[in-house]
Amino acid sequence: MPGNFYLVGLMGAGKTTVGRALARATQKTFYDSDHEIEARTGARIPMIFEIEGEGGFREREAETIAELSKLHGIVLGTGGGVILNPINRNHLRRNGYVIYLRASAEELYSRTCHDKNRPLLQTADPLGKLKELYELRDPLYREVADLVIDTSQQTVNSLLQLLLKELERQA
Ligand SMILES: Nc1ncnc2c1ncn2[C@@H]1O[C@H](COP(=O)(O)OP(=O)(O)OP(=O)(O)O)[C@@H](O)[C@H]1O
Ligand SMILES: O=C(O)C1=C[C@@H](O)[C@@H](O)[C@H](O)C1
Ligand SMILES: [Mg+2]
Repeated sequence: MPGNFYLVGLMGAGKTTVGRALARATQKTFYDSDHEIEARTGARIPMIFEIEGEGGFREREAETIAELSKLHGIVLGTGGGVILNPINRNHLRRNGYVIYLRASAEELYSRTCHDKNRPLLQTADPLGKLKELYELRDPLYREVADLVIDTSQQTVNSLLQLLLKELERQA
């Protein structure tokens, strides 16, 4: 198993939250591609979308994934849309063990509806948008995943325990 764990999934899947906990438990360094983009640009993601559009954000995201995938011994929480780009998918598959955190659109909605920092969900029908994204992206997350974890009815801590058990079983 490679020395890196990469977490993928839709907005609200828990990539950042579970990723941080996994990094602590495995004594790896945690990175989050969204936070890295914000640190490099000095701007929050909604602002980047506003100024450069989604296309501009995706270019920055691809550069960031290319760089982060050169690192060793890390846990990487990725942005929800990284799998849209086939080059990103290759980087993830080649350089790490990829974990897909899956959840239904309804659960994702309940986890994200109070947060204004996800520009793609600032629409009149965010639940409908999550359903649409789920249909489009679920096959792509599965394409890159070494492990699919259903996060329904799981706390962050129970997910961490489940993950550690599974990683130990596969080691
Ligand atoms: N298994 C879970 N059960 C309940 N709440 C959760 C779970 N996982 C994450 N959360 C909560 O959902 C919210 C979103 O989680 P998080 O930011 O980690 O998602 P993400 O996958 O990183 O999303 P994004 O792609 O937008 O960065 C947070 O408030 C987090 O505490
Ligand atoms: O699912 C997506 O396309 C996104 C998810 C977030 O992590 C951010 O990368 C951004 O809000 C776009
Ligand atoms: Mg995140």
